[in-house]
Amino acid sequence: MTKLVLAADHGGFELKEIIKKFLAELGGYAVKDIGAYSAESVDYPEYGHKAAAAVASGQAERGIIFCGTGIGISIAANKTAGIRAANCVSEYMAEMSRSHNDANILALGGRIVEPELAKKIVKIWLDTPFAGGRHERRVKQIG
Ligand SMILES: O=C(CO)[C@H](O)[C@H](O)COP(=O)(O)O
Repeated sequence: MTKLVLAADHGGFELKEIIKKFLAELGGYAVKDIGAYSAESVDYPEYGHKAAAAVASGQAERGIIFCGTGIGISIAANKTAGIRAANCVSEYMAEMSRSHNDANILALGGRIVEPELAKKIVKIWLDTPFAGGRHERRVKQIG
């Protein structure tokens, strides 16, 4: 089972719930949802930092995080060493974020990405391996 951490603020809460159900339908994932647990207003940095810590520490292999746009929570997550959070709005971005950037966190905007597209983005992001080669050199340069 691949260990995944999910986190969202209120802007991403609804999409997080949809993706959590989708992951259960897919099977093969041990999902830890670290909140938020309602659509009540909260601050996205807390959730971005917590998800990043779970991935950086190895508690989770990868993370999927959500806010209204996916921007704020990905900025927050990327402050943690070793985290490469990619805010994706297309399947192509999701695929490239894995094969070229070895993204270990996917960010999605609950107010941007429709649920059916979000499911496709999640699936390709989970299924795409890192290509290595020249991309490994570049990812190492990120630090
Ligand atoms: O997308 C976000 C951060 O990038 C947040 O979800 C958004 O800023 C929350 O806004 P509001 O408090 O007006 O609901």
